[in-house]
Amino acid sequence: MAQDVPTLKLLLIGNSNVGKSSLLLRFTDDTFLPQEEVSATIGVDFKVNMMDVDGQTYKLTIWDTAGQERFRTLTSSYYRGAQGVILVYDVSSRETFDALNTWWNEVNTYCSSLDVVKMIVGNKVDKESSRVVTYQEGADLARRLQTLFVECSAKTKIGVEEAFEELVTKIIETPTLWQKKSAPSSSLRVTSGSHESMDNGSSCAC
Ligand SMILES: Nc1nc2c(ncn2[C@@H]2O[C@H](COP(=O)(O)OP(=O)(O)OP(=O)(O)O)[C@@H](O)[C@H]2O)c(=O)[nH]1
Repeated sequence: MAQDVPTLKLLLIGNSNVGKSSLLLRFTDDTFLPQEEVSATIGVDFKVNMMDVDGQTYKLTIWDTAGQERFRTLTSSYYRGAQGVILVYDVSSRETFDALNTWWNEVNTYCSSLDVVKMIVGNKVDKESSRVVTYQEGADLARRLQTLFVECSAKTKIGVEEAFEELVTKIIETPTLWQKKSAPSSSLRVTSGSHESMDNGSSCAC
């Protein structure tokens, strides 16, 4: 791959079981694993996806962090160099929505740059009959915290690609996060997915 492909670092955080790993797998491999094949993330997992924005290819390095406290080590290093943070909750679990306050505090503790783009994502909208957090509640919280907001389902795929596209577009449009002179913002296209070892070459923000 050409060396001048810009790299963006994105981070998935939120309580255990909200579907962070499933969202990442859906986005990079367009797959959803059945419940019996899913295991809790230990520490951090890391995937790479290429995305085209107006003829420019970007390399997305997406870090999937463990939701369980006992598996969270080296927290500050997850955040180092991140340009985008996705805070995930499960629309069928009030507890995971309430926990966003704690995750928000963690972001603000470890991300020194105020410009890091944050997005709140309500996952599992396919479980409509078990929903306990309304769309409006999610949207209101996002407005209060001044973040982006998307509802989606890793299971059905709905909203997943749009979430990543919106986040990346906002990062590219934020000059302080971005070294390029121009900041194009349309015609997004995901081109490929792969799994890579931990190596972060992003131009940094926090
Ligand atoms: N119905 C439904 N189930 C989902 C969805 N996304 C994830 N799940 C299920 O939720 C459970 C937890 O998913 P994970 O992706 O492992 O959750 P996680 O947030 O990465 O969990 P940790 O690694 O412990 O932090 C699994 O049984 C998934 O199959 C979704 O969109 N809809």
